[in-house]
Amino acid sequence: MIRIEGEPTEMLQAQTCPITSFQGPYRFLSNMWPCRIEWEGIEYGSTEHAYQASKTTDMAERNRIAAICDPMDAKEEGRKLTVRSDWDELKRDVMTSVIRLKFADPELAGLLLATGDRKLIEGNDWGDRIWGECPLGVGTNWLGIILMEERLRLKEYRRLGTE
Ligand SMILES: Nc1c(N[C@@H]2O[C@H](COP(=O)(O)O)[C@@H](O)[C@H]2O)[nH]c(=O)[nH]c1=O
Repeated sequence: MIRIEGEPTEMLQAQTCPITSFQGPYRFLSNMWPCRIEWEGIEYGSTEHAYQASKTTDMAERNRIAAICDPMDAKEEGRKLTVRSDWDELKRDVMTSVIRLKFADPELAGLLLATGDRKLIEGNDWGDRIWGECPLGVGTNWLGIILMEERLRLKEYRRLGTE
């Protein structure tokens, strides 16, 4: 069972204000959250691992990233890779795919759905204005958008399943 820090799961649902930081009870929204996913034939320990490994087409390098324990270390190693030339066009689709694999886990899907209609923003202090906003209001927040799209997809999927 997934234990989330601080706030009981049902409390996720009770609030309506935006979630502006993927920390504490919302850490499961972060790409740093440990989860087993299989992506393009390799098993990874987080979406961060899979995303970073996808920057290269070299399968030996991808396996090396997959063998790293900590998602933060995978991010650091990923940033040293020779990045494939088409990465900029691909990266958002890669993120969308790995996020979908992550939330195929029913428990994680339940947590994401429990955030209701709250706006999801990866507010951060590490300067990421692509995947999040830094400071709040500045950035494209692609990760938050992808998570909200996935939430909508799951909601629709569950609605159709219960009709
Ligand atoms: N979540 C999170 C981070 N952010 C993650 O880093 C990734 C972007 O990597 P890149 O495309 O190489 O800039 C993306 O998954 C974003 O969510 N960074 C952190 O230092 N701490 C964190 O808790």
